[in-house]
Amino acid sequence: MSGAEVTDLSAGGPRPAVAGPDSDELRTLLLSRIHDVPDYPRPGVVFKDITPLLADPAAFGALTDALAALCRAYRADKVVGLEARGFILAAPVAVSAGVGFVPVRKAGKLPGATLRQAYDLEYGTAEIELHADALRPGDRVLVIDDVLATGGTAEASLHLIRRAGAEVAGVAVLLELGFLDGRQRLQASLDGAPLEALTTV
Ligand SMILES: O=P(O)(O)OC[C@H]1O[C@H](OP(=O)(O)OP(=O)(O)O)[C@H](O)[C@@H]1O
Ligand SMILES: Nc1ncnc2[nH]cnc12
Repeated sequence: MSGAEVTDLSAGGPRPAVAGPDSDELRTLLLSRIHDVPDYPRPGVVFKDITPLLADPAAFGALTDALAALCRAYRADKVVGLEARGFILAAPVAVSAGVGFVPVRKAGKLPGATLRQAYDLEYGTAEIELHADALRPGDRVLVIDDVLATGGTAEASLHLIRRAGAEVAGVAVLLELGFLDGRQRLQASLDGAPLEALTTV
């Protein structure tokens, strides 16, 4: 996609495409907009703050374009976003790729009948839920989140998607924390589906 132009409906004109999902230029741009916050939310954790990236329309637009390209490449017909930061990335991707957005939320937030799954975080434990009727057998689902850390959240979401009878088209994250081995933890649950990290540290 390098050198192409992408129609930017929000800013009143085309913007230059930064690059496709697998380019050094894109990686450099994205990493430059993710800031380290030491000892948050607990001593010893370096929190990866994506708010500077979200505040930069060129970087956020390039990220959305790259994730939407993956969505099309994997022939996904639904995008699942993982609360909360995953929502921010997945919603514009769903619109751009022309597919439905489905939220996976922390327990107790969805109003309808749900499927629930417990999981461990880098800094705690949690439960997530999916509306029981949000996905159908035959749906191909791309899971989108900001960070892959231990892989617990993504793994739980894959269980929910399969329990709903849908197919996992892939998992795409903005940033993989390689030292936490989330990719290895996810291998079995991916069951051959691709895991794409646009950047890795
Ligand atoms: O790979 P894991 O170890 O599961 O960690 C990754 C998850 O942790 C963060 O979410 P968090 O639950 O902190 O919440 P937020 O997005 O609501 O801030 C992040 O947005 C991922 O969803
Ligand atoms: N270090 C980290 N920074 C941002 N989000 C995270 N989710 C899990 N670990 C994280």
